[in-house]
Amino acid sequence: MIYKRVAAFYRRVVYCKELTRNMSEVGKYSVFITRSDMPDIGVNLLKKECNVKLWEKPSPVPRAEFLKEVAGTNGIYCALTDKIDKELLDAAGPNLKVVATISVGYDHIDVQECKRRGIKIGYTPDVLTDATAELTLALLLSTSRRLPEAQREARTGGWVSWAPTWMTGPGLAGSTVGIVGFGRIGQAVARRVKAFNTSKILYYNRSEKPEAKETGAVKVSFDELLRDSDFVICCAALVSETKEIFNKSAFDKMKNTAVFINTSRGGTVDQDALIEALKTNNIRAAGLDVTTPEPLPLDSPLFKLKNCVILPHIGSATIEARNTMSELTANNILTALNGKDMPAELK
Ligand SMILES: O=C(O)[C@H](O)CO
Repeated sequence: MIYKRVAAFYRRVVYCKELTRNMSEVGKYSVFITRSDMPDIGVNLLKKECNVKLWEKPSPVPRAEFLKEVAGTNGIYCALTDKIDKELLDAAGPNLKVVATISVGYDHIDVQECKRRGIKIGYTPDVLTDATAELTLALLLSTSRRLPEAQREARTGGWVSWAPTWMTGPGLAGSTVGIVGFGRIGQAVARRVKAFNTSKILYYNRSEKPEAKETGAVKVSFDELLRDSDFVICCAALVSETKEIFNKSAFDKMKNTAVFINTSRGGTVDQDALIEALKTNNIRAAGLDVTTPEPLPLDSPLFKLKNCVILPHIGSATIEARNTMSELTANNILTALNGKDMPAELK
């Protein structure tokens, strides 16, 4: 008898706990996160306040699954590998309030369509500027001073003796550096290259940037920049005006000693024209952190060229930047869902 009463008591406790849990979850928003390996810091923030569904793998969610998983969700935490277009927004349905990407670039998001539907967009400007500028310099120096090639030689017996002209490349000191796209990252790159005693920094940008005073960077036309620069660095966001801005005509205008660096988006470059320019030594070398497509297929001619250094889109990949990006992405979602000002809303 007493045993039966104790059992009934425990059943009630369990039932009440279950009820409370369900009630507290009724008011919760749901958020879909497109990868299992997003940095914990942001994921945990979301888990405290929302019902979080995580794609189970550390690889981009396949499109068919993505379309299924977002049905009815209130928020999407995505990356630049996830296309957010009309079809996806339709699949999510009318409850979707916010899309937040763990990137500063947003060319994977149909911004107009989100705006039309009143869906807010969050992104991660500022917090990756230093990381991306550092990587741009690393890639610039690796490409001009031929570091991957030199390391290969050292490891494979090509290092026979010190040699006066072997593995030489152009130095930054005294050179002219041209930066295409003079936003946050372009300016941070300018500050860094200045420390290498460059002679001139040129920039090409839609608008004049007062911040250029700090580095003495001079605004010029695109053609002037191509003509005069020893190093041409692309930091421009991918928008309709910059799509394949680096095409055959642009490479033809560059010095044939020029080194081209791209840490923005592969879509700013006509890649076939770049391959041709590198093969024919129309330019000296290229360093690419971004390509079309990504990942770059192993049989791409770019991998066969000695004068091309390729990185797998790691511009913002410092531990600090990725953690802060994750936190900011979560806060963008939480504030948007709670009707507050987002810390980084794409207006
Ligand atoms: O857009 C961005 O944030 C970078 O390309 C990836 O970190």
